[in-house]
Amino acid sequence: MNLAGRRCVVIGGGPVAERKATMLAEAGAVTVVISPNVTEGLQRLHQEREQVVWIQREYQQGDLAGAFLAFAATDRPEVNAAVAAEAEAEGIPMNDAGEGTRGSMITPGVLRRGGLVVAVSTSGAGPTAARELIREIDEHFGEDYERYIDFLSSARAFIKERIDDPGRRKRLFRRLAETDILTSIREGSFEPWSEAAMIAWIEEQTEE
Ligand SMILES: C[C@@]1(CC(=O)O)C2=NC(=C\c3[nH]c(c(CCC(=O)O)c3CC(=O)O)Cc3[nH]c(c(CC(=O)O)c3CCC(=O)O)/C=C3\N/C(=C\2)[C@@H](CCC(=O)O)[C@]3(C)CC(=O)O)/[C@H]1CCC(=O)O
Ligand SMILES: NC(=O)c1ccc[n+]([C@@H]2O[C@H](COP(=O)([O-])OP(=O)(O)OC[C@H]3O[C@@H](n4cnc5c(N)ncnc54)[C@H](O)[C@@H]3O)[C@@H](O)[C@H]2O)c1
Repeated sequence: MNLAGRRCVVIGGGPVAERKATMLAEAGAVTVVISPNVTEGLQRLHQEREQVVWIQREYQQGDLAGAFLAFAATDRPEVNAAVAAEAEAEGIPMNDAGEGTRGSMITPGVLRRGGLVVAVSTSGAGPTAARELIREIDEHFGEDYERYIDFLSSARAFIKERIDDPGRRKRLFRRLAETDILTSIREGSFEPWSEAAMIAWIEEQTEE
């Protein structure tokens, strides 16, 4: 989801709200936190980032106006329920941190390795298990994978720029995915492809 410049509203200012707001701010969202008090982390985020706004008061009906996404993370179930009702009425996707199944979306555990994003959800059954699984996956996808994704990204951009024919593009993308670059990265023998190497590779695939 591209949240850059989108208004996202977080109701509540505790550690859970801080986690959601941090994730939103990192995604470039205009992040509005509404809560009478906030954690030190949230205060810092608000001071350091122009795009993070803190409105120091309790939630009021209408606070979700213009929101692209809404998050309720107060410690008061009746407040979270009121936020959920407003979101529902306004058609705004909403996350309820205190009662996962009430919201229309849940936040998964997330692992990022450059362009690689792995999300793990237990559908609300065990958030701690989701985090443990992320840790395990983290051990399997080291920096090698980040380099591989960077390679794929630049090779793909190159092909898109040079090849117009959709059928030929598709074949090249498939060949690219089949090419075992990861092993050479892992063995330390991988050299980033120059433009000439890329052109030669494309020609080789076309000849076969
Ligand atoms: C993955 C992660 C992502 C994130 O939050 O960004 C996430 N919870 C995380 C941590 C965490 N959650 C809880 C603790 C305390 C220890 C414990 O109880 O285990 C800790 C640990 C901590 O806080 O350090 C308790 C808890 N969580 C929920 C409830 C209410 C309920 O069950 O409905 C309660 C009981 C509250 C109570 O009873 O007081 C609900 C949700 N939590 C979800 C996600 C969604 C389901 C995800 C899934 O499994 O699919 C869902 C449904 C809604 C949502 O928030 O989206 C993040 C790990 C981030 C990381 O560190 O990497
Ligand atoms: N989803 C998750 O990952 C997760 C993890 C732990 C706990 N929880 C649940 O989320 C809730 C919040 O957790 P926390 O640790 O951040 O709680 P917390 O008690 O530290 O913070 C609650 C925040 O809500 C604010 N608040 C209270 N009433 C408000 C109102 N009317 N309007 C706006 N803000 C209001 C408070 O000022 C405070 O900043 C917990 O009660 C728990 O049920 C969820």
